[in-house]
Amino acid sequence: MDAEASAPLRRREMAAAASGASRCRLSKMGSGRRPPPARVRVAVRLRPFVEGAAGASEPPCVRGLDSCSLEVANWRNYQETLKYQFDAFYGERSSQQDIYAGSVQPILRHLLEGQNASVLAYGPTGAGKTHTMLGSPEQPGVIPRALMDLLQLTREEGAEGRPWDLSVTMSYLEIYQEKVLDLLDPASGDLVIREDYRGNILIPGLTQKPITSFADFERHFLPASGNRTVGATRLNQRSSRSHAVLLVKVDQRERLAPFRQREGKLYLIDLAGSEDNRRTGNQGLRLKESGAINTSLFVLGKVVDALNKGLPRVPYRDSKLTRLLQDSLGGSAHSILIANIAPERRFYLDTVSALNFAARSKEVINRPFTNESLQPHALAPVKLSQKELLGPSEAKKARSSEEEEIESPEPTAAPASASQKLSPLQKLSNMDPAMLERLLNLDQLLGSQGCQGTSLLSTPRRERMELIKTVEQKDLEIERLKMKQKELEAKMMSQEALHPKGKENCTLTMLRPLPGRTVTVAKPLKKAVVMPLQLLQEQAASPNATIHILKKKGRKRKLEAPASQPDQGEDCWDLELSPELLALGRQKILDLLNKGSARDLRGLQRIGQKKAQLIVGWRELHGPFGQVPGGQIAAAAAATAVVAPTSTVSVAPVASALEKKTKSKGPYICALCAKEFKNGYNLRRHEAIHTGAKAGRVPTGAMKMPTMVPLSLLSVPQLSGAGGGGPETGTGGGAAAVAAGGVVTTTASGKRIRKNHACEMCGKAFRDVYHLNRHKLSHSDEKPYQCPVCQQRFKRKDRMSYHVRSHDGAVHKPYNCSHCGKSFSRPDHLNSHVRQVHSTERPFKCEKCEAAFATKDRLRAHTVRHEEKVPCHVCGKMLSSAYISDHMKVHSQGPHHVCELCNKGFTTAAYLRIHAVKDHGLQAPRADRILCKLCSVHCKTPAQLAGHMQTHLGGAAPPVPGDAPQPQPTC
Ligand SMILES: Nc1ncnc2c1ncn2[C@@H]1O[C@H](COP(=O)(O)OP(=O)(O)OP(=O)(O)O)[C@@H](O)[C@H]1O
Repeated sequence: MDAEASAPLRRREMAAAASGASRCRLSKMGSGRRPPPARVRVAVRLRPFVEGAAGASEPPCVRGLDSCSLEVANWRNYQETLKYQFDAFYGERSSQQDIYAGSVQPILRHLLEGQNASVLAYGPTGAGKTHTMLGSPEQPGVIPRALMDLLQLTREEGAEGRPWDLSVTMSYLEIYQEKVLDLLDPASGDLVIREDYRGNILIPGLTQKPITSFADFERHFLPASGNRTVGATRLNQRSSRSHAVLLVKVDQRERLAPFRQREGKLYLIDLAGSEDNRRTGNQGLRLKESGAINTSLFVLGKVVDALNKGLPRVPYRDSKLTRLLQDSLGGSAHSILIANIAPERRFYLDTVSALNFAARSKEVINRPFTNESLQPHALAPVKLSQKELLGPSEAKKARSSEEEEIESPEPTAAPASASQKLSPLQKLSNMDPAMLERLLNLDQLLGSQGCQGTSLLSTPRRERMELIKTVEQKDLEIERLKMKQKELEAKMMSQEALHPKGKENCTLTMLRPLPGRTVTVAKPLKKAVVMPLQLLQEQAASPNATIHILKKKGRKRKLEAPASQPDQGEDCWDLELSPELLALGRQKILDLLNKGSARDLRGLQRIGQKKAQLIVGWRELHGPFGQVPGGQIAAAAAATAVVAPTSTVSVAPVASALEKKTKSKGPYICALCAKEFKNGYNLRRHEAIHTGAKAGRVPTGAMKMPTMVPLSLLSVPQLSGAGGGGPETGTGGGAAAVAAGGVVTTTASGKRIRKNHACEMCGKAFRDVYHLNRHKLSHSDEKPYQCPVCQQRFKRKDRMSYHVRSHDGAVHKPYNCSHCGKSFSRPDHLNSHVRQVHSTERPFKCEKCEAAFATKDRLRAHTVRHEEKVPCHVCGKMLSSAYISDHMKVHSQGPHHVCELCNKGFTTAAYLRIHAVKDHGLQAPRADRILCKLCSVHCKTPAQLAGHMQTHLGGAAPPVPGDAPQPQPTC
């Protein structure tokens, strides 16, 4: 093999690069720095003409310009060519070695740095992806070459006397019809893909085979490749029906202190090719497979687009393939995409589409980082045994047929006790080493605390993660408390220096326990440690001030003479402050309410981010607060003072103050939809619509504060340019206007309505959620309401009810068309009928082209044409998204509507009609069976016709003469 020939020099280069790995930075987690970016590198490989294949005698549609660029003819304009530039271009004559050495080999060194790398072969079916990745015995591809080099490298780097001990494992899987199947253990069924807390993608249960030599690799890989699903199509006799992923992991353990460990993963991916089923002739299972392949490749395209556009959501989870590639695209791997293309003209469109995808992919930025951590101390001298590295089903097999397993790369040096201790790790073979380290430490900690029965490592993974999370949270909390305590102590010291007496009083007051109330006294004391110091400052300012602790039920207890009071009452405490203190408190609160930033306001008890923003918003709208009402002062003061957060009065101050202010100044406005109400009760009743709670049962404590919210604070989708109309325009509206504060419209009766709900699709504004939701139906095909008589479906319930009444003859149709005599129940229906049928008036104009329409509905149907087209996931045909469901009938039902003249089939009656007009010159042929013979009304289905007939049977208006059935052209 030629890869072997070039070995020594190349290996030296790679080893030198790899030895630099020992100086490489610590892992991303440890360093806290953002890893440097690495663009996805893209190489294009042009396959030669395949002998005997169709089109082999024609000139190629692609031409290489140099080692990085190529051109293809522009099918729109044959005078032009489309030029593309990539990181590398390999022409028809390039060998497997050229591609491997030029594009793949350079990234292998990153594996020894503990980084991830991936190689993806992409392209249309039959373009040579499998040839590039796998090759043949005579021309081995990327996979065998990479493995051979990697194993050689790890042997050299892991040799005795070198600082690192290296081991290599391999896994092999395929994604077939959205199922992840283990090719090394085909019996294991569909596997799940998970993500660890660092964003690494894992497949629990996936078999990992340790390999130490190329012979090892072949022994596992060749039979597993036989398990991959392939099938014949018109374009490729051995077409891959699945995406195949070979995962090679390189684990490194430092032999000496500090016993670091690294893990580098190499993904070698042979994607299935995108297929145009009009050309592959796929049917049945092949068509289904093809659908799955095209869908996942379509999602792959969306992922690349989202990454390029920097969208907040990248749809990795929309397919198994992209979920698995999350590491490689926009993730942590050094990635190479090899786009394979074919020279034949019949592949032209596929070629252009593959080149476009490749061009977009080279913009994607990854951030590879070194997966390095310290070895858990218990693991330091131990190497995981083979069985521990295997997946669950493999481990089982290994136990039963020990002799079949190859020997461990190195004999396990673990002492008996250590291996016993590690036995639960068999289940943790897929766990991140850092996580494993934490678990071991935790386990040890629990052991040292006497929790012998706690076998943390054998608890399910989710519980372990939760435990770790809880411990981390507790750590953080303890840290925070410590900081606060230090802060408090420092402040007390400074107070003591200024007012030694006051301090004495204060400390006494704060710290003296209440007799017989050890439990309740502990609460204020505890809170005194963590709360702000305003109270201490107030007391220092007025040393004679007395503080009373009141029991919730009015019992009063002076801290100065606690012994005189018997112990009664509940756990709930309140404060009573002296008038000076109250005045100071009042001023303080007022200042804070009027001048404080949202952040300052959050210093108040139980005022969070949201409430603080609401207060600031209120202030912006209505100016500063005049005063804090007297009744709330004690509580308001208490809000800034040392008060139990559980106290029922400590929150109320600001809320109540605001409530009073709101009452005096203006109406109550719902914070969610900005609807105005006369009083709080009505507002709360209304809020129940949003929350789903029953109005009468809302507990006082949980009541929402009536708020005067600046509308910009409301979460309204921001759309640009949609809608139209300004805030005061009266009609239309638009998301931008909504986001800027809502649209105010005036009704015919002069009533002003504020519309704060923007439709995400078109930006139109609505006054409440109900109307918005009703409107949203116009953007979907969903028709949730069905007529019980004729099964006709409707988007709106009122329309359906109205329709049902028409079956009873209960619908009055007073509006008659003067041209044809047809009756309508509503004048707008009549108008639209006249415009459509009898006039040339076209008032509804398309903004994007010259087209004009008689009705809004027609215009809406037309605008679909201007929408971005998406490919059908079965045949790849580009269609407007609105037509996809119609189009899918081609694949699911086949042509149901057959032309009687030429026997050609169509999926919809509309297409048949178009065909009849275009090809046979007939006018609007419709199936007679769904035409009412009495009034010539067309029904969509026979069931609808049956329902419609009841209109006549039920004594509805007799048919108008003009409506007499016309002879219909048939087709
Ligand atoms: N560079 C090449 N040199 C010679 N023959 C090639 C080359 N590339 C591909 N071929 C041949 O073209 C045919 C199709 O190639 P291959 O099966 O690799 O396509 P593919 O892209 O993997 O198709 P699919 O997506 O359907 O699996 C094979 O017979 C293969 O040997």
